[in-house]
Amino acid sequence: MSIYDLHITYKVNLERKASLKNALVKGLRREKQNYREVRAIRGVSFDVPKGQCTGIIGANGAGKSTLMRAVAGILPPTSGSITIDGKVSTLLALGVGFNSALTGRENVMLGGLAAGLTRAEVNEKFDEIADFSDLGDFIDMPMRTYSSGMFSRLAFAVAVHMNPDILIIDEALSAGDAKFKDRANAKMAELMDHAGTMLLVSHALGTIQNLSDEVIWLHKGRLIKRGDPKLVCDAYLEFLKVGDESIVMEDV
Ligand SMILES: Nc1ncnc2c1ncn2[C@@H]1O[C@H](COP(=O)(O)OP(=O)(O)OP(=O)(O)O)[C@@H](O)[C@H]1O
Repeated sequence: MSIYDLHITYKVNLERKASLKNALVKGLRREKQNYREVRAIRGVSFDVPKGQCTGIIGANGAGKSTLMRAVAGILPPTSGSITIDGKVSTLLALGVGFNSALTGRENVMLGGLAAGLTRAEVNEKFDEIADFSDLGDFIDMPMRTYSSGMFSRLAFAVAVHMNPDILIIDEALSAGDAKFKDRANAKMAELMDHAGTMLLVSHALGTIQNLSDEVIWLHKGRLIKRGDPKLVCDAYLEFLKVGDESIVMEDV
């Protein structure tokens, strides 16, 4: 997977009422629309070699989720490119795809079909997914009755059973309890053994250091540092203590 000079800018409409009528009236009066631009990703480039896990860290608003959404294909780049070989599976997309009025069982089918599997393939994997999520009878209950931890357990179970070429895992994972986290970590290690490529976003630096081959630190949309997990996490921790002025941009 390769990301080159990626820029993502959100356009936020600051009108109190963003209606078509307002827009037309403004257009007729030749007034400017009241937009604010948020440059969430600013010229980020990096490669993730096949079979490697790259961890993404950074303070709130650094651009981590935006980057993940772009890799998952949910958000188009404003400029630059994202090149991906194969199938991407993501908790983000699955979480979005789930319909909380439907049961867990029905959502497994929905998620599987959305990930490109056939009905027969999902049926074949169903028992394994249900076992992994460990929801018991809840699997036949509407998902609106799930706790957020149960929701993310099912989303994770579906995502990791799709045999993705690239797996994106974000903070959602931390919603599971300790027992589930152990199982999730073991599953991720197994996936990596099968040469899967992974992007892992987390504020839990311990998890990031354990699983990642390389870590990327983002700050205000820019790539600050990239490399050995321990070195990058240490630099980030130092920055959290000292503040903004300690950042020296790296030429990468
Ligand atoms: N839908 C949106 N519309 C406008 N601005 C957005 C939108 N989503 C995110 N942003 C802005 O983009 C920037 C990056 O946000 P993003 O959610 O990617 O950060 P993050 O690193 O995932 O943060 P956190 O650790 O808090 O989850 C922030 O300034 C945020 O306010």
